[in-house]
Amino acid sequence: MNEPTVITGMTVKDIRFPTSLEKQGSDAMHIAPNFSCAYVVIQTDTDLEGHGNAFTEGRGTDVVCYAITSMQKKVIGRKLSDIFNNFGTYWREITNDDQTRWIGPEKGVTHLATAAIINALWDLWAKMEGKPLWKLLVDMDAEQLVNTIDFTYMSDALTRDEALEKDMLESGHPSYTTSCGWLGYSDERITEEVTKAIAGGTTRFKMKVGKDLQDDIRRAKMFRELIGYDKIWCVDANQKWDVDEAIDWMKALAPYKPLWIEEPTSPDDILGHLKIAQALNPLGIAVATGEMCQNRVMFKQFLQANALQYCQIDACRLGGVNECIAVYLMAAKFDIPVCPHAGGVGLCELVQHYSLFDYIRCSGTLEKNRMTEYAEHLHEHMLDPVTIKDGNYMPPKVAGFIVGIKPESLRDYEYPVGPAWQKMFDQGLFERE
Ligand SMILES: C[C@H](O)[C@@H](O)CC(=O)C(=O)O
Ligand SMILES: [Mg+2]
Repeated sequence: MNEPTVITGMTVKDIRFPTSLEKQGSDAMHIAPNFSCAYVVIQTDTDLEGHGNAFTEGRGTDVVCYAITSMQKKVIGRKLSDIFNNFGTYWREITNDDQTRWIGPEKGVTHLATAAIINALWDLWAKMEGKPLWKLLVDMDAEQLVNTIDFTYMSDALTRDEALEKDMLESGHPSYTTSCGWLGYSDERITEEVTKAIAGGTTRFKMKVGKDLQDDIRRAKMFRELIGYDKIWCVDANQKWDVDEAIDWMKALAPYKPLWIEEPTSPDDILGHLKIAQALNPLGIAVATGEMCQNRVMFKQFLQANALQYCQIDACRLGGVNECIAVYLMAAKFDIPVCPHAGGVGLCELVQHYSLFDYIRCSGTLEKNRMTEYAEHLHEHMLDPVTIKDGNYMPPKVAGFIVGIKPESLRDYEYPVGPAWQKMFDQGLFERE
């Protein structure tokens, strides 16, 4: 096949899955979410395409789709060599488009749109090189890798020269599971899921908290009885509390020895996280956050303030690979482990590449509980789903940054026209909007 040279088109679809029916994804703030994504395909002058997505939940996916469409002008007609040879510069052009930056900049809807487009470009590049993304990243020379990064607003924490120095394979990367501990699950379902996970070799778990303190204490006790104290157990409040409330609530859960409290409060409150960390670290509880941290500038401040102990980048909330790599390099400088957020639609498929990159080329270690989130939902829709063995992510071998959803799933779950949605509307499971 000829090498593609130019981008000839870009399409986007609104894909939603009815996860709210079984309360998958439920937490203290997202009571019954439908895991969704804006799904982008970048076409070229050959058959080779790049696929990318922005994970979202339910209504609002259409807004992200619209933002992606509005960025077409910056994508279609561009030469691939111009993009890939100067990726950092192109990333800046996309994120600082003077016609759209007012509704960002570099955050929220426009950044989700950026992530979908940028990740689709990386998928295309990795396919052109015939390598899975992680291999493309670890094989690049340092100069090439650093050229993909936009250092704007970051250079007081990490310079280009320091990034070049930071540059430093095999049996899989440790995962932890979220899918046993959704807030909407009954005790029976939790017991069933935990038992199944332990039988599959899982040793690291997360449970949702934040709705009712007494019930959290009861569920914490139940969870620990199921998994014992030799396994890792984390909790996640999804931004439910004010700062002092977070501290009090977590003191009550401290006897159950959570490794971390995730998103205790507003994802924008850096000093609030610091206060929580200062109160809880002496009890052995770390603070983790990042799945809604909007860009590298926020992460820089979290790191500079020592306000988090675990950094949880999200592959579709930051502006794609370029910005995620930038945050990995900064976190390595501050010696903070990155434990990427995953689950949703396609996030596990994406972040596994980052964890390998981190281990092989960035931090070079699994110490400090470096682990990657795993949730078992929706992988049946993926063209190349992750492989988990004995609780580890096994390195993906297929070329690309594969978030590809099967054509039949794209057809069935396109919202609201797909046959699966039409059927659920007819059955009265959801209202037509
Ligand atoms: C996307 C889910 O609704 C959210 O609860 C996920 C999350 O917080 C996590 O995986 O961590
Ligand atoms: Mg979370």
